[in-house]
Amino acid sequence: MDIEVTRATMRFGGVRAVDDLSFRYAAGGVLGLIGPNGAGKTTLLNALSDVSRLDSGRIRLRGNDITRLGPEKVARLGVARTFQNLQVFGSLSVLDNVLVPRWALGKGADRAAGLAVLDRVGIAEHADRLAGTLAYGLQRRVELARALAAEPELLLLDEPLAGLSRVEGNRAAELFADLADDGITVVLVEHDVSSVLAVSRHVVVLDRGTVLASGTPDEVVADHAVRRAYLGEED
Ligand SMILES: Nc1ncnc2c1ncn2[C@@H]1O[C@H](COP(=O)(O)OP(=O)(O)OP(=O)(O)O)[C@@H](O)[C@H]1O
Repeated sequence: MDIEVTRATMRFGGVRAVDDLSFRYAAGGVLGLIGPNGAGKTTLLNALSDVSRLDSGRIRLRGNDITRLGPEKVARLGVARTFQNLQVFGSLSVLDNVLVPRWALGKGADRAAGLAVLDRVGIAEHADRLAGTLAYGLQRRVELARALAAEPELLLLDEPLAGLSRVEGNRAAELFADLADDGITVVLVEHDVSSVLAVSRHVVVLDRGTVLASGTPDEVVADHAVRRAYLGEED
């Protein structure tokens, strides 16, 4: 799904969390969003799923202006997300966690459809367990499966590797790349920069609500402003 952000600004009191930010991204692959704490990554992700609205500026997804659309209509356009703080329905079975969004969106909510989604993220064997009883890494996969259950064109992931072991993290990053190969556009907000660089087609580096750098992983790593401001290097 093509993304076009034009002069987006979002303020919280005196703080410009996103400040006159613009970029374009052509559909497909993984778009990595990195930047220091407070750079505005989560705020931008919220704006892309219209959980919170912009103060000014415009966001177009596949040519549709979503700036005033509201989260439900944005979801129907094919946008799904996961959250920085894990959000699974702990007292529902793993299977029901993925059937809820399918039911809500009027997609087939039968067991076979649910199991296919669980299988995609490697947790079909846990289908009938209560989600809240699974280990943290597996709950992360439930959350991802729930987002995938909506059959999104654009998948927004907010720090999906946080709290995972190195092995789990590598496996998850490979899965994101596979999902992108399947044709889903993936936006990956992540502090684990090496994983982002490994799987992204394009990386946008945010700093204080604006774009510090934007390019291929190689271009971003070589960028002086990034090395100075983000990686803490001297010239
Ligand atoms: N709901 C809010 N109320 C007040 N200020 C907020 C709110 N959400 C974000 N901010 C502020 O906006 C700025 C950007 O925050 P945001 O969470 O988007 O950054 P981030 O890049 O995702 O950071 P992190 O990597 O720490 O998650 C920060 O200064 C933050 O304190």
